[in-house]
Order: sequence, then structure tokens, then C-alpha cells
Amino acid sequence: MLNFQGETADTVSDISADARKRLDNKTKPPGSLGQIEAVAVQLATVQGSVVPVVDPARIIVFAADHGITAAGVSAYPAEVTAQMMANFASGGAAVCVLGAAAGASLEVIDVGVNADLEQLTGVVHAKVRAGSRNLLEEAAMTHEELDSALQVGREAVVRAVEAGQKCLGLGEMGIGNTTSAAILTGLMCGASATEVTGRGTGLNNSQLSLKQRVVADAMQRHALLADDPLECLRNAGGLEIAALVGAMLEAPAHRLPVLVDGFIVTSAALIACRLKPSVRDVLFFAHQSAETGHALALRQLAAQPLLQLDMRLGEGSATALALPLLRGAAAVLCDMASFADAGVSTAE
Ligand SMILES: O=C(O)c1ccc[n+]([C@@H]2O[C@H](COP(=O)([O-])O)[C@@H](O)[C@H]2O)c1
Ligand SMILES: Cc1cc2nc[nH]c2cc1C
Repeated sequence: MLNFQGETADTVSDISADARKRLDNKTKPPGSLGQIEAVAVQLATVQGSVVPVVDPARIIVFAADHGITAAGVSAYPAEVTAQMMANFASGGAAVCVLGAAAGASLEVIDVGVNADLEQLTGVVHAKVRAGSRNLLEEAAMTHEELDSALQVGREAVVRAVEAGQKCLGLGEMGIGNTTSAAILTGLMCGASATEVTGRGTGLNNSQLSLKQRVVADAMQRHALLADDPLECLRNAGGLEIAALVGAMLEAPAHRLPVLVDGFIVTSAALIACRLKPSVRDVLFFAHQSAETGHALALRQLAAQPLLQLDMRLGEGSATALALPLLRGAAAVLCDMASFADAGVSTAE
């Protein structure tokens, strides 16, 4: 079986085994760094090197609006997506300050915000359409729009690689997008609307019931498509979710580790991994969001989230917080002394 850039599965498992051996020779009882050791082995395997590199790192935020907001599925008005774009551009959003604190650069991409943002500097203008269509009435995207949005994601990864980035965090912004993410998660995991529908930005009980009905209706409408991840994405996704899928599909060819943020980015991961299983190898899951359905999606992907902080913001905020853990894992492989180096006795 060929993996990554034409390597055989044997080469990949050699690197994993070498990284594992290198960790076991470090001055610590085997396995004592817990999940950080698994992260270190995965980083080494993704990059094909037992001395992996995480910096420079970039967080990419894909933003778009959603026609489904007309159904009253969000606690916030749709205009907040555009308003937050200005906040990202001026450095005031959570991901701006958390990204800066983590030493990551930030790229914010308009894939489909329903406002003219051309005057906004510091944003990549790649609008495919001013918001996706109302998925209860018609497909959220045409085939052409889906292809364009996937391409926006692929190009963002190529741009990052050309700029020398060694690790990516993926985030999103889009009022209404937890509804799309819930439908995609339900279809990809074979779960019910109640299992995958949460309060998003903060719905009350009656609003949540309405959102559950919307998700159930959409899942019923699209049930026949469950075996066709791209059609699920086109019918029930959003432009930013499609761009996230495109970015994930591109990353393995560049051996680029990717930190996945919350529920919405994970719904893109469910689609991308179904389309191309090798995507799973490059994904690291920053946290378990408080949003209903995220734990289920993570389980489906056999993913162990790095953090559990009851966050449910999106934007890539958790990828900023998890980045130092990847850095730590790389530092253990690169810089820690072995028993032989340090003259420390091994176990009896
Ligand atoms: O990442 C998450 O797990 C997450 C959970 C709930 C909400 N969000 C963010 O909130 C917005 C979507 O929420 P909603 O209620 O409008 O569907 C969108 O901008 C997301 O970034 C994000
Ligand atoms: C204010 C606000 C900020 C966000 N960031 C990501 N999703 C968001 C949703 C809201 C409502």
C-alpha cells in the first residue's frame, strides 16, 4: 500500500518504530509522558522524521454564511459572521489573541460571507458565493460552488507550505454552521438528530427543539446520500466546511500535521477521512468541544482529543491552545537526553 508521497506502509511503520524506540531510550520510564508520546510518534510519522518540527505554525480560519439561518437555528443574527470578520482583521477575536499567545500566525479567509468585505485588509478574499443556500429547500451548493470552495481550502494549504509553515491549525466562523455540522455528523456516524444537535452559540430549550426538527428533516431528506460524502457536503454543508475538507485533503501530500478545532471542523474531518483515509494520519484533535455530538464524532474517528476545557467557540481557538502540546512532543523527541547520553541507569 502506498502512503504519503509514494512511501510504502513499511517505510511509514519503520519511522513509527524508530520514533517509539527513540522515546523509550529517553530518560523516563517507558510511556510516562502518556498521550504526548503518541503525539510525538504521530508527528514523526507524518513528517517522516524522528526529529519533527512544528514551527512556524499557522492557524487558518475559513468563514462563510448559511442560508439555513432563515429557519431560526442560531441564537445570533447572521450579520455576526461579517462583523466578526472585521474583529479578526483588527486582531480582537479570541483566535487572534490566543494564536498570538501561542506564537502562531493567522490567516482569515472569506469563502462565503454574505457581505462585501473587499475593503477589509488582512483577510484573504476568496468568496465563492455570498452564503450557502437554505439546505431545507435546495442543495446548499451547486457542484461548481463545491469544487471552488474545496479549491480555496487546497490553495490555503499550498500557500502555507510555500511560506514554510510546518503545522496548521484549522478553524471556522459561520453563524448557523453547527446545523450543517450536525447533519453531516449524523449522516457520517449513523446517529440520530438528537444525538448530534446541540445549542451552538446558546439556544434555549424551545429553539433547540426547533433545531433538532430541522436537523432531523434534513437528515431524512439526505439519508440516501450517506454513502456519498461529497454529495452530503454539497447538499447539507457550508462553503467554509467545504474549504476545510479541501484543506484536509491537501495536507497529507505535504506531510503537514493539522490540528482540528471543534465540532464544525471535525464534521469536515469526517467527510475528508471518508473521501481519503490517509487524511486521518495527519490529524490531531485539539479538544473535545462542549457541543453535543462532538464526542460521538471524535469516537467515530478514533480520535483522542488533547484538551477538554468545555470550550465551544470555534475560530480555531482550541488549536492555539493545543499547539504548545505538539511543540512539547516534538521537543521530547528532538532534545531530551537518552539514558546513555545522561548516564542514567535503566530499569532492572
Ligand atoms: O467549535 C465548536 O465546537 C463550536 C460549537 C458551537 C459554536 N461554534 C461557533 O458558533 C458559530 C455557530 O453556532 P450556531 O449556533 O450559529 O450554529 C460558528 O461561528 C462556530 O464557530 C463552534
Ligand atoms: C460573537 C461570536 C463569536 C464567534 N466566533 C466563532 N463563532 C462565533 C459566534 C459568535 C456569536
